[in-house]
Amino acid sequence: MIRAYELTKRYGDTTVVHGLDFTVRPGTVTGFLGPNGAGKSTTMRMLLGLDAPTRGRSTIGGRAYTTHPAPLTEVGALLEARSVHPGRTAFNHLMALAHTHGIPRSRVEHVPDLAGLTGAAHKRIKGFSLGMGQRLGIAAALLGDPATLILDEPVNGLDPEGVLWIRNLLTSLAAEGRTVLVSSHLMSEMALTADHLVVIGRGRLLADTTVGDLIRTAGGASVRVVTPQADALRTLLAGPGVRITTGTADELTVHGTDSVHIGRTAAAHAIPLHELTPQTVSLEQAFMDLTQESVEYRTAAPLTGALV
Ligand SMILES: Nc1ncnc2c1ncn2[C@@H]1O[C@H](COP(=O)(O)OP(=O)(O)OP(=O)(O)O)[C@@H](O)[C@H]1O
Repeated sequence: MIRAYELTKRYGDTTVVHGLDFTVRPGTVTGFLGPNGAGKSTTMRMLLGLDAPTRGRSTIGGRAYTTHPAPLTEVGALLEARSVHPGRTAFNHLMALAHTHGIPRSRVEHVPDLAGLTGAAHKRIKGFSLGMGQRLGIAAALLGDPATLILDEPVNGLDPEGVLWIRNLLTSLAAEGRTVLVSSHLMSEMALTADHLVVIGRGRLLADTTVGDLIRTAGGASVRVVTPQADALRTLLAGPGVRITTGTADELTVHGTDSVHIGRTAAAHAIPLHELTPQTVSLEQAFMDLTQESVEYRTAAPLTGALV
């Protein structure tokens, strides 16, 4: 389990992480989400003892990362900035890491397979593509067979097959009972991978929730109705808890009731329906609604489907 207590980081006059409190539980994949510059990497670096918090503290498996006697066997980490010797082979890089932790050669021989690097283990790192470099970072994170994994933007540089592979890998690592914290600025990616979400914006906690709850909080489900008798149906559906907005003259968006009730009401009054479509707020929209105040770098035009 990972715990952050009032974790705060200030650079000069700027506070980039503000009193973050959250818990990452074992057995699930937790997505750590936020727009660019939200403070995800800084938070992860603090969890891993690479940056000292200005205030607050964090624990992994009940103790500060730096007090673990063999951290690689407790926590596997993939951070964006890696230092690897380009002239070394992947195997030798992993072997050098293993030596510092008493990890046996047999494990070093096994992890390239886990990371999809079979066949490339004895190639020099300088010839690696971005995706292969990312897989090597994941192999290094898995080296100590750790109970906790902290991965910063692990899908960066991976092709679609690689993205699918990492999704399955994270899910299976969590199913083995490990604690998995994975950062991303892409809600669409996290929605497919994570069970739980910790969302931050400008260093502050915006949500600590499940995917389903995030959708519900962001406005929940609605039903799109197209009918030539929109005014009549609108009057019939009106009631406590029901909110109806109008699009074009024959189009309604109904919140607070479901398509079964709308269909029955229309049928009972012989109102023809040309469309009756349940809709959920997209996760992208939910995320953008949540973080819109805290996006640091904005494009001039509104975005759909992509996040900044
Ligand atoms: N060493 C540093 N000195 C000063 N400011 C820093 C330093 N490291 C990070 N920052 C600032 O802290 C803020 C948070 O950065 P961080 O890299 O943690 O965000 P992020 O959520 O990981 O972003 P991204 O998705 O772009 O990687 C940014 O405004 C960044 O410019």
